Amino acid sequence: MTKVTALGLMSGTSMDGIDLAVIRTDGEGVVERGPSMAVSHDASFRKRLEEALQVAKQIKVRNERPGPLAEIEQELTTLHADAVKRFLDQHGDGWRPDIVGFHGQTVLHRPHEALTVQIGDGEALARSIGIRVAYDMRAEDMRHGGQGAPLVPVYHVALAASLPDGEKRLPLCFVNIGGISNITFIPEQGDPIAFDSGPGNALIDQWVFQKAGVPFDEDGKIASGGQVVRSVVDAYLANPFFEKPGPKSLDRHDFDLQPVKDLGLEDGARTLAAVTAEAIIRAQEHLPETPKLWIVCGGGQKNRFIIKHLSELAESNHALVKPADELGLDGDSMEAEAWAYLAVRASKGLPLTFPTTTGCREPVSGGVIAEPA
Ligand SMILES: Nc1ncnc2c1ncn2[C@@H]1O[C@H](COP(=O)(O)OP(=O)(O)OP(=O)(O)O)[C@@H](O)[C@H]1O
Ligand SMILES: CC(=O)N[C@H]1[C@@H]2OC[C@@H](O2)[C@@H](O)[C@@H]1O[C@H](C)C(=O)O
Repeated sequence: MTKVTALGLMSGTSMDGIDLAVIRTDGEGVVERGPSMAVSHDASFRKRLEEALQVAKQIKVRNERPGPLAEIEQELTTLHADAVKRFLDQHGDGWRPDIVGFHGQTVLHRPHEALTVQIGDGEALARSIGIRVAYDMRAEDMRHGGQGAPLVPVYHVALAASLPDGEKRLPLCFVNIGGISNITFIPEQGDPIAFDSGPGNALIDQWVFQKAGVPFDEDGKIASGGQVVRSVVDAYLANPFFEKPGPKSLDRHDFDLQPVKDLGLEDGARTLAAVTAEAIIRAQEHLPETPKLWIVCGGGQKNRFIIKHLSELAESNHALVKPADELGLDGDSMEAEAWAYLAVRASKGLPLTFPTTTGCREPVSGGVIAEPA
């Protein structure tokens, strides 16, 4: 099978910036991972994205762009084009991509209405960088009855297959702790199972920004001065979302700071870290077996209280928690790599999603391909 060089661009629900990563793959399992880069959004653009999410609540049809949304979409596209150009300046010689996988920014996700909106102009991006772009990867899944998320599981499966036998403790679970957390369960035999598992870092980010004006709780430093307030954790976990089996997916606004609002800064940060960890472990209720290994990726792996709490809970189930990097993977770039992998699969018409990962009626491909000229 011919290998293709693909660059993935991920701007996730944390809205912290753009992750870029390049891979070489045939889209069917063979993956050679290349360099990666992260470009942070400045505070003013984060505010623009917050505004975009508010405005997007009015959208009824997915191509509507009310109020300032069209302008924010252009700004976002330009930021992506600039990021790609910087990436190519640094790595273009050895890793010039044949195709780019462009996630865009999710501004609205309502799976119960079969409505998911990612802003980002794939056609304009392709023209600006002079490379084919695969974009709008979630829509086709929804048209086939799926949640439109998560889409990374097919890449998790490829990565799991590449793990050395000594590290592959099946069944295992990838857990991505981004703005929202999502899991991919990989059994010894049978199909992978995936779904969003609950809040990730988004609530913690909102909390520390509101209370202390900082964008995130670096390494869990704020949480380190606090205590877990059990009643608040229980209030979050009483949400009916946790009772529901997968497939299921979340919008950034599905959880808010209401239950934590009366706590002080540090107790709130520590408590929200516990909520993130406990929500992940509750995913087990909807899995056929208890995972033996949790492979953690996404920015939340750097909050030591999330990891400590998750490790303690996993150990009580005789399971191990390992950062993806300890297994030779790249926990920060995994979603960007996944979008590169999905771009190659989309260009070949291979399925991106499956009934057990999003609830689609049958395996579905997706994405729209934009040519540079
Ligand atoms: N050093 C750190 N200490 C604590 N938290 C961190 C650190 N670095 C990043 N984070 C957290 O990780 C978040 C970014 O994670 P990531 O890039 O995986 O999310 P995302 O891709 O935007 O989200 P999603 O996976 O939901 O789409 C930041 O908003 C922050 O909360
Ligand atoms: C609609 C949407 O953008 N969902 C994101 C979000 O962030 C994490 C989780 O919720 C996951 O379902 C998804 O992103 C990853 C990249 C995915 O599709 O696999």
